[in-house]
Amino acid sequence: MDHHADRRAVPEHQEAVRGLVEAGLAAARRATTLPLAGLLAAAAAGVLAPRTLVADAVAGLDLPGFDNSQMDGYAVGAADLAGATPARPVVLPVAAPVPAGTQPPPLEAGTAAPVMTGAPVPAGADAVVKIEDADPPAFPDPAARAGVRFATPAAAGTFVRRRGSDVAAGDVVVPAGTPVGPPQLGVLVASGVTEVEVAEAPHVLLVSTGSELVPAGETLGPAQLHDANGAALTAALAQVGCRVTPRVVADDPAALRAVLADAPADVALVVTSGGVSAGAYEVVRQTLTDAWFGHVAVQPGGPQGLGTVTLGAPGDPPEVPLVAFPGNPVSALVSFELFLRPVLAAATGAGPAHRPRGRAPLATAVDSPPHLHQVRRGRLDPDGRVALVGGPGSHLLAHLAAATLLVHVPPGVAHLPAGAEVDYWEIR
Ligand SMILES: Nc1nc2c(c(=O)[nH]1)N[C@H]1C(S)=C(S)[C@@H](COP(=O)(O)OP(=O)(O)OC[C@H]3O[C@@H](n4cnc5c(N)ncnc54)[C@H](O)[C@@H]3O)O[C@H]1N2
Ligand code: MOO
Repeated sequence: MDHHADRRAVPEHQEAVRGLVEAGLAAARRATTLPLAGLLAAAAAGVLAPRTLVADAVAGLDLPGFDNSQMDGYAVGAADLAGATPARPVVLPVAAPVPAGTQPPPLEAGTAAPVMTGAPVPAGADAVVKIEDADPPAFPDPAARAGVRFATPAAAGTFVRRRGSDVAAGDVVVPAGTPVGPPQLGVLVASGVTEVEVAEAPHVLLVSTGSELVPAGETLGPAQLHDANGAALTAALAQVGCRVTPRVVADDPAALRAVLADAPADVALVVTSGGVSAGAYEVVRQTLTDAWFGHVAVQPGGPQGLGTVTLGAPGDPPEVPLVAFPGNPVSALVSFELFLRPVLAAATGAGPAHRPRGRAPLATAVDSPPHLHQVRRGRLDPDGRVALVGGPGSHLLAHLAAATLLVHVPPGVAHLPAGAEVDYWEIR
């Protein structure tokens, strides 16, 4: 296609996809209550699906749950050490030690109780002197009737972690809108929360189109190939917190219509690959006559489609957004990175909307079609330069699998010499 002026700029298509998909996901969003035990089991199984709270989680317990020591040392009454100086140290008899996990009796005034980090500070004590600052600087045998010397005063509160100083029972411990990651899961458990309200993972109907396609693992006939896009896009969608129903359809509008009509009722988004360019059997374009199909000024990922479809029986509301990617596997995945991943990551809370980005000099020169934004695959050299992995061809999936960067050559650039700086996105 040589009508360069007809191509949509990348940011324009990004905005169009964002607007449509954000609204569609918001309309389909459903909350569900999850037992924390379920989230924990999922995390233990290695599948902590990204989840964002839709309601505040309220602490059932104070955290810390009791005043406890921040150091291994002596629990004392600060008043007892008020006059301590190196010349006239205060000597206190040593009381019974307090290991973590035991509830000590109140501290007798004028004594010092050995207390371990995290163990309760006995009632009557209001400061902890760390063992290194006591004389002797080691705990005595509990059987010995020992004394301990303190050469300096301790302010009340020193090394005491107060009950409720992290969060108090009844406080919001993790507010709505927060993605549940490691610290959130930890504090939910610690503060006695047993269930949380989360948004259900958006359900995506992922349709790989092509009469040449054979599902993963099945035997290939002549001129057939395995459904790589179904596999790659399923993983890409799962990484941003979506549930996926994958389907493969032949280049036959009736077959595509049947898959749309049979879609699970809670599908919030349809993603297709293939069947959008200029061939004679472009099933997505031929079926979705109301959608926008055109070219975006990017390579790979030029031919794109965007619209809404009715799932279920004709006329059934509501319509859901449909994003149509080109069939070449690198084109499909690069399209996902450019247009869909940011919207989905932000909507599900699966992580930052944008991949980590950087800028570094090229290891070798690169040519680029000046009317297009070109996205190449690359890696960082040990010396910090960007080395390209493979050529620009959008069938080179193994090269994408070997790459760690998407390397951006902006529109308007026909050639960059070695050493020229390029922007990159880290894709793993
Ligand atoms: N005359 C023109 N031809 C093409 C143009 C054009 O502008 N004019 N654009 C080219 C570009 S760029 C791309 S990208 C592709 C996009 O084509 P489609 O989206 O229609 O995709 P298909 O033709 O169905 O497939 C393209 C290619 O990818 C393979 N494929 C498709 N699906 C899968 C899958 N699920 N797993 C693995 N491989 C898949 C398919 O076998 C083809 O090789 O069009 C160019 N042509
Ligand atoms: O725009 Mo296509 O996606 O180059 O291969």
